[in-house]
Amino acid sequence: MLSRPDTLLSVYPNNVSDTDVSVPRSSDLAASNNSFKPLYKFYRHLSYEEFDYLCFEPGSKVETDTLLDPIFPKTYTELHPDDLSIANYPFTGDFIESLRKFKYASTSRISVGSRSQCAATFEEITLKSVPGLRIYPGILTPDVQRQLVVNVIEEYLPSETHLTNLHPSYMLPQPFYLFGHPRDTIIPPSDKPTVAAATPTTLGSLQDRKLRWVTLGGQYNWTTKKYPTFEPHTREFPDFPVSLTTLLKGASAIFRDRINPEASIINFYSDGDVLSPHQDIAELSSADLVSVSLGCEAVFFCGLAKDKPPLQVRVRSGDIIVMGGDSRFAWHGVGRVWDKTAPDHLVGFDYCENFEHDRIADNVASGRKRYGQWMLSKRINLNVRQMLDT
Ligand SMILES: O=C(O)CCC(=O)C(=O)O
Ligand SMILES: [Fe+2]
Repeated sequence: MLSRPDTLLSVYPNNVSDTDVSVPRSSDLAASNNSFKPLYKFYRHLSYEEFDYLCFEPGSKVETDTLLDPIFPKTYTELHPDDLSIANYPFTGDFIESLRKFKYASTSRISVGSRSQCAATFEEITLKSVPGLRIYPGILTPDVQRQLVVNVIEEYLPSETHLTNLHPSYMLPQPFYLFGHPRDTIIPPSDKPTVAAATPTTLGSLQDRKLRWVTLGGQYNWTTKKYPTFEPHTREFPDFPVSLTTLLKGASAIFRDRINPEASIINFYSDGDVLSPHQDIAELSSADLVSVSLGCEAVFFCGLAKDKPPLQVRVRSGDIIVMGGDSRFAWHGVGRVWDKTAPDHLVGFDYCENFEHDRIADNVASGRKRYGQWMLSKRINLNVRQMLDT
């Protein structure tokens, strides 16, 4: 069993400077014992078409006996999933021996904000190679995915208590509506920079690449690599958004109530972006970590040891991955993101027509026209943690 290392320091990026806001967090594993590294190299130059082909023809191009496409049709030919509830199939495919697939009916109500959907059935994939990791492909309905995109842009980002990677460098409009002004709006450097001064930029370039993350609830400090020690319900420790808690609690049948959502990091990725291998060990709790994917596709790496080739999972919009049990402190990262792979229900969707306007300013409402275009090349990952032991 992989236990949480004694240190409370996260092994996140020693090599990331606060000034370099456009670079994702990354950690620098020694080349000699880092079995993730060749995979990053491999995926960097892999087109989406090649990736897609690889998923359908494993082994055709490289040794990929650890590549899992959760909706890979081969898994279905092995199974007979019709009308089964709480069934459990040992997967006997030739490339991942240890895949087990569960399919069961649920009455659990998954809702977020004003959108709610009943997930009648969903699948859970667990793997012997990474015990405790649970994959729920496509579990979030298109409605819920869209509502989450809207919440990220209109609720989570604008909150004054939520820090982003941009705050140390720039004087952001308050509240920070990512689409609340024209793209060429000048964003000046911060007048109290805590890092080397930035040069003025535009709102458009924040949208395109510069915005990398926002933190909800307990505000993880990337410099000291710690969560705040003070109590919840203070200004410094904003309450975790109710809308996201509702989503997770609504899906409690899935997560088996094994998380009390207290902190979340929302990552914004663009084409080609990666997240280097790391362990999430800053939390005092070993409760499940819940990771939600929206928008473009990516390959996610996960393994219990950094010197063994990790499992590679194709992640799509609406997927949830839970890192629980032995996998809670596993090594993981994102191999790359491919743009133009977001589903049409996020891209070709009129966010103006379908969400009520009453509580938002006109400029925000008109900015909504651009959400679909933005999602064309974005991947958003919300990963939710419990910080404190109960
Ligand atoms: O984007 C992802 O899927 C993973 C993000 C992650 O591991 C993190 O933010 O700690
Ligand atoms: Fe992580």
